[in-house]
Amino acid sequence: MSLAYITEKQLAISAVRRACLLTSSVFNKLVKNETLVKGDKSPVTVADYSAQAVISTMLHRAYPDDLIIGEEDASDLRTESDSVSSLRNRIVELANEALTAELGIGDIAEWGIGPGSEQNANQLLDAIDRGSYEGGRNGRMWTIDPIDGTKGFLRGEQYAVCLALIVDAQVQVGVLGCPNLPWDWLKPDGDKGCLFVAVRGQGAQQMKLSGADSAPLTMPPYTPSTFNFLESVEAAHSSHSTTSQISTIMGLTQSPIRMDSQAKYGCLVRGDGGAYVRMPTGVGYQEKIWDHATGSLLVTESGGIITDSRGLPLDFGLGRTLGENYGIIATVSDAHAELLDAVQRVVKED
Ligand SMILES: Nc1ncnc2c1ncn2[C@@H]1O[C@H](COP(=O)(O)OS(=O)(=O)O)[C@@H](OP(=O)(O)O)[C@H]1O
Ligand SMILES: [Mg+2]
Ligand SMILES: [Mg+2]
Ligand SMILES: [Mg+2]
Repeated sequence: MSLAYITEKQLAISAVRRACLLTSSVFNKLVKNETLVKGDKSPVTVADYSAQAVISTMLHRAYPDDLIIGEEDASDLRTESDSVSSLRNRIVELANEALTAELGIGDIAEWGIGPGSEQNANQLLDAIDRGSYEGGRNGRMWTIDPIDGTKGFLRGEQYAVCLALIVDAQVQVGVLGCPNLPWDWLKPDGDKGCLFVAVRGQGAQQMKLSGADSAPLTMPPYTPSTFNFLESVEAAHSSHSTTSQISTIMGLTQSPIRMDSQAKYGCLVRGDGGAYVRMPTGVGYQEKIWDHATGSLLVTESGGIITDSRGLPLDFGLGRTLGENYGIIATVSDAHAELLDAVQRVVKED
């Protein structure tokens, strides 16, 4: 067994597990004034902020020189007003609850966790803001999406806690925690809570969020009669009409599965859906690296290919976004060429 990135993998699993406990505990208690609307009109909750604070605190304790790209920043939490100060107090309370929880299997106290690891408000806001790195082609950087699919989280549907280590623009380690995802997609009322883990060159696996059970993941081969797409719930994030045209060209008969967040990548690599297709809804939106870093490694480590909608490889060395990469096409290797061809035909017609 390769030992490359063994500590980073364990740290990432541990950090994502703690963040998932936090987000699931918040959901039942979330009140309306614990959600803000960001400049781009998207929602952010106390759970997003505190989960980023927890993950960033652990990363910094373990690897103080590593840089971090996190989705959230604490600027809205640093102003002085009664509502902001109660929001801040709640974030401090939630983050400390997660940081100080008893050590579990694989946890190491030096990562700033376990009883006695409380952080004060300034330390936690600074931890959130440590995610402000602008990115680039060289060196080590982590990327955090503390809650991917915040809209799904608020609806009580799918969301994911996402963490990846990128070294010299290549994703090396990726962990995805999906607290609301059924262990078996066909048994929606069965056990929930899945963790997907990949290390470059070492494959991908699925574990239970609650324990150590793990199964290696290999995508099933392309079977046109059962092939279906995974796509966003939000039509503003991915064009449903474009995927429907692509589906028609490929002669597919199965309806798409719509789900928020990188949980789509988890469902893809374990074979619940045949392809993740994300088609731009207009011009101008640049995909963020934290929305695809973990998922892209899960795909390539379980027998798939991931490109943008023009067939170009995703470039994680350009900064906080994927730059001129537009859309996402991820599927098992033997289906990618046919899918990409169908995508090209639809794009040309439009
Ligand atoms: N216009 C546009 N186009 C494409 N993508 C966008 C757009 N606006 C936002 N986002 C990003 O979408 C992230 C959630 O994506 P999903 O499509 O997987 O989930 S969802 O179905 O939309 O909830 C979401 O991630 P979170 O903010 O972490 O939830 C955003 O980063
Ligand atoms: Mg967001
Ligand atoms: Mg996201
Ligand atoms: Mg997010």
